[in-house]
Amino acid sequence: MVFDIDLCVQRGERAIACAFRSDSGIVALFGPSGVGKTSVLDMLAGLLRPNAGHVAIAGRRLFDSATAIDLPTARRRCGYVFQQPRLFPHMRVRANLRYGRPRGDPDGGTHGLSQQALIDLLGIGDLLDRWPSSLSGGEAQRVAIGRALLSDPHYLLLDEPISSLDDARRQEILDMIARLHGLTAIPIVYVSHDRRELDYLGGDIIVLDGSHAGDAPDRVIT
Ligand SMILES: Nc1ncnc2c1ncn2[C@@H]1O[C@H](COP(=O)(O)OP(=O)(O)OP(=O)(O)O)[C@@H](O)[C@H]1O
Repeated sequence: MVFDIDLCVQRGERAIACAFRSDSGIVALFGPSGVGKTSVLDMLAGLLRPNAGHVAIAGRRLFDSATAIDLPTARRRCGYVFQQPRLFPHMRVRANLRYGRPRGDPDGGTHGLSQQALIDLLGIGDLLDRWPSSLSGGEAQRVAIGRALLSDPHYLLLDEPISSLDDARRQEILDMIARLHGLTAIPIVYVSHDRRELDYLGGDIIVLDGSHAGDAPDRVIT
């Protein structure tokens, strides 16, 4: 089982719940704005504490309210890519990529990909000496995905990573994520409110529609 998730949290007026199990290496969270997709990712990352439930990814139990397990974010080894790239503006691309590398392994790769193979896959080899302020939105987002991956995470969370890009750049990044999924076994959770992106990526689609009462799993479309 790659994903075994059952979480709930109260945020202001809204009760957010998400429960699914999946053997797919990539799952997509789909649902309208405000339904709680980012909150679910934040709970998977350990940035938001659920009121109850459990999270196990690739056999690692990261949270379990029944047994008081709650791994802090730093120990979860999670790569998180946000809607905006959030690169460090005072570091060139190369330094951004190396931020978070395991100590003593600056040139290492991730999940069976060498660092160079990952840079080639992302198409960012020509950008290494550039400053983030000089990058286009698509370039910056590819660097952000590279930075997340080079921290050698156990799983990757992608929160609407292409929503701010134009159609051509969107397709480039989707292709790249699909290739990454084909080449590595890293578990990926991809959030979007655009169903076409999710169909393109394949994997299980978890529909969050806000009607989940806490005692039935979310709808899973494979
Ligand atoms: N800090 C907070 N305090 C209170 N309510 C919050 C807080 N953060 C988020 N919410 C509410 O929780 C709900 C879920 O927010 P969340 O950002 O997880 O939704 P989302 O599905 O990711 O939305 P979007 O697609 O617009 O990014 C929303 O109703 C939001 O207003």
